[in-house]
Amino acid sequence: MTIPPPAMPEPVLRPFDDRADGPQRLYALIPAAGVGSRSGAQGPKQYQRVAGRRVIDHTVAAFLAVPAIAGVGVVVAPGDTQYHAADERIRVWHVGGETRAHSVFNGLLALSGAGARAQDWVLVHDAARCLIRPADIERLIDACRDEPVGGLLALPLPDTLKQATGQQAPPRVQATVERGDKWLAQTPQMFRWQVLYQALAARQASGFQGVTDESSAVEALGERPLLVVGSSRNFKVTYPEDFAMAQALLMHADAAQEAA
Ligand SMILES: Nc1ccn([C@@H]2O[C@H](COP(=O)(O)OP(=O)(O)OP(=O)(O)O)[C@@H](O)[C@H]2O)c(=O)n1
Ligand SMILES: C[C@](O)(CO)[C@H](O)COP(=O)(O)O
Repeated sequence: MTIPPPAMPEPVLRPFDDRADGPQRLYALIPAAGVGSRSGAQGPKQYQRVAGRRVIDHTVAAFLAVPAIAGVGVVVAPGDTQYHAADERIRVWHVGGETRAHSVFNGLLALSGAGARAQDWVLVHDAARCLIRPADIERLIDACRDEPVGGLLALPLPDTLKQATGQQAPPRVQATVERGDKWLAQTPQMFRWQVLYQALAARQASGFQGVTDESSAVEALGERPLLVVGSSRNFKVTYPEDFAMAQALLMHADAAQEAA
């Protein structure tokens, strides 16, 4: 299924607040304009119900629970009628693009229209990572606040890493790769608005080729984002079996909270 070309952000966007000059703010930007082709679900995976709520509602709730976050911008596909802001701090922008990077770029423009400034922080987080916890978000914020450009949650590789000989089937091992310096990138990825805008704008002409996360675009500017240890539970719901895993973990967390 192809996504229609993105509508540009409306010229006048409802601002998050009527801020005067002040300290840098933190905003969450949630790309939620994908179709979930690998998920096997009927319709986009962010709208599937897991543990009593939709995937995206779990995700947004985690950011709303972080007091330092001034607002949450959600990027959905043009024409998507399934997501509505349920909180004063949420803005919904129908500016999703053909790729995740394109959706994030359009969301950055919308965020600027809603009042974000060059030095403000933007925490980009996949709608599909619905197991993110407020404590993980706060750990990233604490680690990155004094960084020049920002950083991301990531996990040191837990398994032995193999390189395949090529694309042929069945796949065969070419080599075992040293894994001591390899990390799996997660989200949120936290960068200053201006840095991320520059990084993505530089890749716009090539259709954001090879930009699979925010960090990769920032790295191409010559920057070295900070790696902050994330959590294995912060996985991205991608394949059919991931819904059951997410359901089990979220139900377990609810039960543990009730028992406390
Ligand atoms: N054009 C796109 C593609 C993806 N996303 C969002 O980016 C996140 C991570 O992308 P991914 O897991 O690849 O989601 P989908 O593109 O929906 O899944 P698939 O690749 O299986 O189709 C998701 O929250 C998705 O909604 C987006 O905003 N715009
Ligand atoms: C951004 C990301 O979640 C980092 O791991 C990931 O790259 C997005 O997944 P996609 O399948 O490439 O859209």
